[in-house]
Amino acid sequence: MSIAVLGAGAFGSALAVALATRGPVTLWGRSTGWGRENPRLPGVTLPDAVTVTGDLPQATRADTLLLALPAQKLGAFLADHAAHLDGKTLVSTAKGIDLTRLTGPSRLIASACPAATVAVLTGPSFAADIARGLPTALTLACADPGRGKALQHALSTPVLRLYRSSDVTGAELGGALKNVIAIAAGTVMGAGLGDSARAAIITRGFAEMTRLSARLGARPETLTGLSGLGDLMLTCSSVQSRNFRFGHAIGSGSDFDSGTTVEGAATARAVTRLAAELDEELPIAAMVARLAQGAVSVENAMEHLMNRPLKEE
Ligand SMILES: NC(=O)C1=CN([C@@H]2O[C@H](COP(=O)(O)OP(=O)(O)OC[C@H]3O[C@@H](n4cnc5c(N)ncnc54)[C@H](O)[C@@H]3O)[C@@H](O)[C@H]2O)C=CC1
Ligand SMILES: O=C(CO)COP(=O)(O)O
Repeated sequence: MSIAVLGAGAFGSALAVALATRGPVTLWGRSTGWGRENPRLPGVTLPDAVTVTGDLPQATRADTLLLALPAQKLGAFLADHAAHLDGKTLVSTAKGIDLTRLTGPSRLIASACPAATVAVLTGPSFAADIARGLPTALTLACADPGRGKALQHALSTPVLRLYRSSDVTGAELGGALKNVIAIAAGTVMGAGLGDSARAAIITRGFAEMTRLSARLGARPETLTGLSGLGDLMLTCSSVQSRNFRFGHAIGSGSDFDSGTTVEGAATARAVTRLAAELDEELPIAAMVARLAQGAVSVENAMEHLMNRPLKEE
């Protein structure tokens, strides 16, 4: 299997570093003038086995392409480059729901590249941890069991352990939705509301994740696996998370660099629209969407969430 990573941000670069321990990897990016150290992944020098290129036709000669682009950029990228991508094995790492089409990456890929094999690589993994070779376990989801197994073996390393799933919908929803809840958890901590409030928001957030995912056809056990609960735990508890830090800035009234990729902000809006279409109530996600747009104060958001009608758990 020949492998290229498309998207030379923090995660694409980290995956290239990890997979280069197994063999040659091509890393494609729009702007690659930074040489062997990507500013999005500071302190990491790309090994010789990684070929960095800005030439998409060259990169897409590989049969397996890992798409490491932000979710809101993926649709346009696929539309622009479908001729180079269709027919390949396309593995998405994006953790978000497209705001205009209200679908996850797998359906975006399938509609733009109908002859491609679609897979999703997701789970608890900070780019910096993967690049440093720290032990990490992820989910590789592919509807085709044979192809899924081949990918699982080709993309695993001694420190990057992939578990296989055929539930692509569940795997990608877990990764997208946990980012929304991480913003909520960050907000709680930034506002100084305490560890107990964070535990409450994570737990009730997880209830929203499982409810929406079930409506969209995900398997419950996928949500309790690495791609759901696993990534939720990581992202809601670490300042390494950009979604958590974004929420923390909202909660503490601090500035936040708008150039940072924060998937949960647009995904909260997408989820709110999706929930309305499905007549499903997701109060935390709805509040995150409003907080992220500055449409509600933290105080009013918390008051609203705490004073909803009392209900059964
Ligand atoms: N950073 C992390 O620890 C992890 C990130 N992810 C996911 O991976 C995805 C990418 O995230 P990061 O690499 O961290 O973001 P990043 O912000 O570090 O990099 C994004 C990259 O995408 C490129 N890009 C944006 N639009 C593009 C386009 N139209 N064509 C070509 N390139 C384009 C940018 O130039 C940039 O290099 C996100 O969905 C994120 O949730 C998943 C696991 C871990
Ligand atoms: O998805 C991630 C870890 O699994 C990275 O989270 P952030 O995008 O919040 O940094």
